[in-house]
Amino acid sequence: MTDLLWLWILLGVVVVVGGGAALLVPRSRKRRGGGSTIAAPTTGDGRVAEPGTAAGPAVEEAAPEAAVEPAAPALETPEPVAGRMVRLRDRLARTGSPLGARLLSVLSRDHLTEDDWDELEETLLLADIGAGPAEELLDALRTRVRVLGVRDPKAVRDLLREELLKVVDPSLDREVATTGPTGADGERLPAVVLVVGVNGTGKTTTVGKLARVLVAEDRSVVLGAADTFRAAAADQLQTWGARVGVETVRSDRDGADPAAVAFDAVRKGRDDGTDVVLVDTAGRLQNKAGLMDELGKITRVITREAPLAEVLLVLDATTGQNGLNQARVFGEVAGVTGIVLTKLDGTARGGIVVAVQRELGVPVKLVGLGEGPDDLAPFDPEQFVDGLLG
Ligand SMILES: Nc1nc2c(ncn2[C@@H]2O[C@H](COP(=O)(O)OP(=O)(O)OP(=O)(O)O)[C@@H](O)[C@H]2O)c(=O)[nH]1
Repeated sequence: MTDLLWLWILLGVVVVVGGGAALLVPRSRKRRGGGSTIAAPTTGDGRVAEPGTAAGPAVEEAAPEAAVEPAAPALETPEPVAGRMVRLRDRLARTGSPLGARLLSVLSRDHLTEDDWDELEETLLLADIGAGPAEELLDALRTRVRVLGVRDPKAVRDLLREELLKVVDPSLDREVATTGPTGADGERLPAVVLVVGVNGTGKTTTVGKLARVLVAEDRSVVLGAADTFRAAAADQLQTWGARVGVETVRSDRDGADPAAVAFDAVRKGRDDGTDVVLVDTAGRLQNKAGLMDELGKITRVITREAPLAEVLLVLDATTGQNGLNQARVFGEVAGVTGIVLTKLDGTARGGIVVAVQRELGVPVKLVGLGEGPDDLAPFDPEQFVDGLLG
């Protein structure tokens, strides 16, 4: 009898332990698969949604394993914008003797001969300042050096600084328009900034950096990846945006209609009450008619939603005369309102600032000072001239 009792007890233990194990195994497997609850949320069209956007479904239940999953990368805080231009002096110094310093060394000679004046002219032309502004600057310097008989190095420097500043023109309005107009029904529309330029000049990078400038100034931003010619350009732009929590409107189809993407971006900006919509374009310079068609269509389509606040032309400061030729074509085709001069850190030819402003009749508004994410600065004529003077 006792044996039978022990047998029943043993059987009971086996059933309880076995059943428990059978329940535990599937549960622990289910937990491992529960990674889906922490998978990156997607937008309606299957793209990865930005953190904190409405498109991202809320995580329903924090599974214990979620705690050991790698956390989403923290959003970056862009550097404050003020004072960025100061870096220019260091960067220019690295490219060799800045233009102003070379001019200064000639102007400081005891008796300026015609050869010295020729040398000054040659220096200005080599720095891409352009023939007209070079002549203007030299005429002013000749007169003032003769009349004032300036010899003391500090006075010569002040004189040169003043005259360089005049040709750079501090009176131009260099503010990038980032306040949208008010629509017919009183609705605040986003400021739409269209960014154009030849590939490789730093357009996509500039849009990314500009988004950071705006985020640093507490403005809300939407990016439009209307450079659909090169698929990687949209990825590049989306990465720039994601780093500072800015959404990118893009097409996942290669060669999609850039105007449609631009339109969607502006519509999203309008629907969301966004301050600024930045639209990157391909702007291939295969021929003027093709470029005109593409940019014309983008502009027409965008302005159905909101007027353009700015058309920024991105130019590579290291390309000299070639850059000016591009500027001319874009100026005719795109109604450029401001210039972004990139790679100013990589050239001793700072005179291009003056030449391109004269060529297009629009101001340089921003300058690229390096490859770092915050190496974009609002152009400040005084600091620029100080940078040239070394
Ligand atoms: N040194 C320096 N490099 C820069 C600057 N701005 C952009 N670049 C570099 O220039 C290269 C081209 O930049 P992108 O932004 O891809 O040029 P893009 O005009 O958009 O070219 P696509 O995307 O092909 O249309 C990249 O390696 C950038 O890091 C700058 O101010 N200084």
